[in-house]
Amino acid sequence: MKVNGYRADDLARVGLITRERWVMPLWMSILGVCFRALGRFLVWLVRRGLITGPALVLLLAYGKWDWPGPAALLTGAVLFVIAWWLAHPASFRRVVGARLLGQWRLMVRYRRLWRPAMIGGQLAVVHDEKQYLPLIRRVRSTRWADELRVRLLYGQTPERFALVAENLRHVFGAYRCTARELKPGVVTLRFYHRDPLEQPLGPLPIVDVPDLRRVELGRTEDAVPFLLALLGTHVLVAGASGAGKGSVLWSLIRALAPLVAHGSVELWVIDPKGGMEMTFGKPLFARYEDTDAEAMTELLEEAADRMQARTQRLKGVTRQHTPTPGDPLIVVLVDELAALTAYLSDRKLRDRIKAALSLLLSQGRAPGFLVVAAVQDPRKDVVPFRDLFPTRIALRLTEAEQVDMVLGDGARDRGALCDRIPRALPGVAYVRLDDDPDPVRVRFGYPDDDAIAETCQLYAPHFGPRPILNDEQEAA
Ligand SMILES: Nc1ncnc2c1ncn2[C@@H]1O[C@H](COP(=O)(O)OP(=O)(O)OP(=O)(O)O)[C@@H](O)[C@H]1O
Repeated sequence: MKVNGYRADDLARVGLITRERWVMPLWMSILGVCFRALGRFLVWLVRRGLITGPALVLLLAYGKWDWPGPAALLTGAVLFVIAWWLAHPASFRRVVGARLLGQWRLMVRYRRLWRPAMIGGQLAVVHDEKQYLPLIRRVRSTRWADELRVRLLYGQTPERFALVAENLRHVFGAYRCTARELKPGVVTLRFYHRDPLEQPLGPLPIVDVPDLRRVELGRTEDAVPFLLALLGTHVLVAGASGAGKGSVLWSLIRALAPLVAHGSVELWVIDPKGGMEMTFGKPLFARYEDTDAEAMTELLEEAADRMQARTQRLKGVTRQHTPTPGDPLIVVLVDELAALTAYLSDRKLRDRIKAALSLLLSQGRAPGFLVVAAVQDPRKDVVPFRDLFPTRIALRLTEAEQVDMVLGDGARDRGALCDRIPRALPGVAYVRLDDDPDPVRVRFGYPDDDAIAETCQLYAPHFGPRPILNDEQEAA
């Protein structure tokens, strides 16, 4: 035998060091193969613990008590399952239903098409002539969607999956697919097969004692209530004409109505479009302006002054204001912000408005001043301080570029397709909350005129809009 042109016997002479080859005996190779197969079988058993665990228990019971053993166990288990289902259907669906349905969908849908889907999406890796596929670790399903937990191959990122989410949804026949990182090396793919947001919601029921950290405004794509935290934030609502901005604002006003009646929330409302939208709610509003630009400016400046006075009062006492009837959360609500920041012809008023809004947005969160603003056109020259809104809601938008303007960089790549929301689905939006980069798809409740009139009747403070006092007057 020759190595690099030398005879093997001469290698030591030319300075190459060789090792003696050790040949593994056949019995040891066979033992190794057996151990590996056994290990794989055990892993397979553990992964299917939902089936193999109970089967093992039944087998043990049979060994100990013969047939009566497993029969008694099965009867007990069936009774337990029925009782659980009847007593706590939600937890039953989450713990048992989602797993069983997930296993079923894995078998009939995902296993079959996983390889072609990964190859088509260029997510399969070939190394040393061997093909590797990202591994499905588990599947949980509801009647609306399937959630797949997938182990990434080395070198892959969740963004790679997000980029081909559109390809994947076509393979698996879903109307939408999202990919998000669960933890390093693991991505969650969600395939939505039925859309719970297709049907309009109508006005949501009003909670007697609303929690400002969890205000219900609509439903999410997973058919659960959409809850928004209103303490310590500002909310920007963007959408084309007819996209449903009004339904977001009215859902919010209705949800806050009991606190308005209680006095722990005050609504200061500006409708620069002449009052077509917000006039109906006047009895609920502590301050309201819709035509006079000077008066709208003064309202905003007054809010900024009160905010600064409250900041001085709370300085060193607390870091987050707690709303009470004497010291309410002040919600400054502006329908069509662009009318104040861009379309107003009087430049001086525009500058005063921008100054007051900048103050409220940059300093108002901690002392309990919340700005909620709606806008049709989210461009920076129209809404110069859009980055100061931690909570952004994007309804249907006219152009794809507007999505990232409203929801932040990369939001569209992460699945917020606001420009593709059909006109037939007003009130459908993508929401980005400050602590989560992944947008949530929701539909807001739609309070019609009757619901708004009823809200005013039930919750308007009896004393009418309160005079605005400065902090010293209020203390007195
Ligand atoms: N959440 C919703 N669910 C069902 N239908 C809705 C919803 N929101 C709005 N709509 C329907 O869409 C219509 C337009 O909605 P809305 O007036 O709120 O849009 P907008 O974005 O405020 O438009 P504009 O900027 O022109 O005022 C409503 O009259 C209503 O019929």
